[in-house]
Amino acid sequence: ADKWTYNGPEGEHHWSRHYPFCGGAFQSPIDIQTDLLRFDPTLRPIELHDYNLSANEHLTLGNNGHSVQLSLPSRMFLSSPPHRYSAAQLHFHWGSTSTPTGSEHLVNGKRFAAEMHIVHFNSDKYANVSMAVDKSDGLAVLGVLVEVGEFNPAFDQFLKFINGIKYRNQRVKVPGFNIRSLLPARLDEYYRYDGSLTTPPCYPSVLWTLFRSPIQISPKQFLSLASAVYSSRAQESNSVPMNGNYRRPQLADHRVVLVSFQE
Ligand SMILES: NS(=O)(=O)c1c(F)c(F)c(S(=O)(=O)CCO)c(N[C@H]2CCCc3ccccc32)c1F
Ligand SMILES: [Zn+2]
Repeated sequence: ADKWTYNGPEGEHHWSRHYPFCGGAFQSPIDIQTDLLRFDPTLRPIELHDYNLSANEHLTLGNNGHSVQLSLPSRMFLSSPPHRYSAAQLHFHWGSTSTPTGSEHLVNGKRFAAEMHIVHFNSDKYANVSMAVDKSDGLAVLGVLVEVGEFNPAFDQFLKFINGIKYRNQRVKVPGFNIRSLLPARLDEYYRYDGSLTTPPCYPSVLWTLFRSPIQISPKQFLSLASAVYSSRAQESNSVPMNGNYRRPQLADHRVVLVSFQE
């Protein structure tokens, strides 16, 4: 089983002992300094295909001990020329009820309440995400910053089932819904850089797309996400709440962050 946590003796400063890439180059997340960006006119709006899943389609909502994740069918894909990337799963990073700042990427040093990642793999070249995960051109992850504000009906499509996955390895089936509704309106405005998985094994295999606009969820929805789940198993005596499941920003070391907009 993966022996890593976000705090304590197996926390992020120790990851590189068992997972060498975590101490390597091209690590994510980063703090995006907007005065160091380079506008790239070739960065087209992100095109999403088959994101509108029917309610007859059943997705698996699971607690993997590190995050809350929702499985996605590989017929869902995004095209960001020249490649097509098929969906694999989406998951979240958040802080805690007492400190509601738990995004992974920062913008000018600002940490947001939470962050959603939709993990895709390069299906032009690889059969599945496990084959793609350690290849430099293997993954494309869409990142969405989350703020606390207005109620978000799309979030409730899975959040209402979260009490079924309170403990590690628990999973429930949820009806499909329009995954596009979880994303911000502007898919043409985003930051783009080459990075890595933000969890062990930290493979530098991710083409990161972080949308400029955050989405909003209500205080009640944030509370539910940040306080419903545990990283410990159901029968374990001392339960460990899952919170603060975000990696701190890594050195950008001369990586250029491209941007698709000019103000
Ligand atoms: N922030 S992140 O880098 O996007 C990111 C996470 F933070 C995260 F927790 C996960 S995990 O939930 O699988 C927990 C441990 O990897 C993933 N999984 C990816 C990469 C690992 C292998 C794999 C296999 C199938 C589907 C997804 C994934 C992840 F990519
Ligand atoms: Zn993630």
